[in-house]
Amino acid sequence: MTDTPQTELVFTRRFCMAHRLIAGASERCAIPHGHNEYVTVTLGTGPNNPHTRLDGHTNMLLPFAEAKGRWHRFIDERVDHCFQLSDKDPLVRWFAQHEPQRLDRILITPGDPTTEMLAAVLMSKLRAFLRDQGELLTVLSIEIKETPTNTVRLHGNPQHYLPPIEGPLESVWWNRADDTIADGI
Ligand SMILES: Nc1nc2c(c(=O)[nH]1)N=C([C@H](O)[C@H](O)COP(=O)(O)OP(=O)(O)OP(=O)(O)O)CN2
Repeated sequence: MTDTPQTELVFTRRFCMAHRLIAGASERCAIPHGHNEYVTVTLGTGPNNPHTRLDGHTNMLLPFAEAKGRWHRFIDERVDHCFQLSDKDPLVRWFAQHEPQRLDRILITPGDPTTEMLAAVLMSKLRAFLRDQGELLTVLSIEIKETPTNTVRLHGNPQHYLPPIEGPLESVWWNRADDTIADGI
């Protein structure tokens, strides 16, 4: 146990989603189905945060609204009510051909959109946002509660957990500080 104080800011957001898993690990999940999920992120002091001590005036690491605003906007406007599909799922082509106007509601992952995968890509996206905002905060962990009985928690650098990518880091949506949830469709 260290004596050095370590503040953590913990934010939770709820979102509704649908997905299906087609790789064969869970056959009943190959039928599209949905969950009301909760994403909880734990943020710590980033490398550029000068506030290691409460100043006796504002006494804030950062206003909550500033710390969570961009992240919760992304969850509300891009992740909430989206359909999560594997990049190998033929439904991606179906949407491109038949309902192209809804393609921006399809979140695409490398392989099946499991809760482990969603945790890793969302953590990576949040790291990109925080880097873009000057690294006053850093992500310590992410937790996705898929159902009342199943939760996935991820710590550390999601790059070491995600499948390797070909090309530059920013060629995939989860490494870019923008509102994308898919690439190349
Ligand atoms: N390692 C993982 N296994 C499974 C995932 C996952 O994301 N990671 N996802 C699913 C399905 O999405 C499924 O909807 C939830 O799983 P399951 O536990 O089978 O669902 P139940 O709500 O019926 O579980 P109870 O035990 O009745 O609470 C499957 N596996």
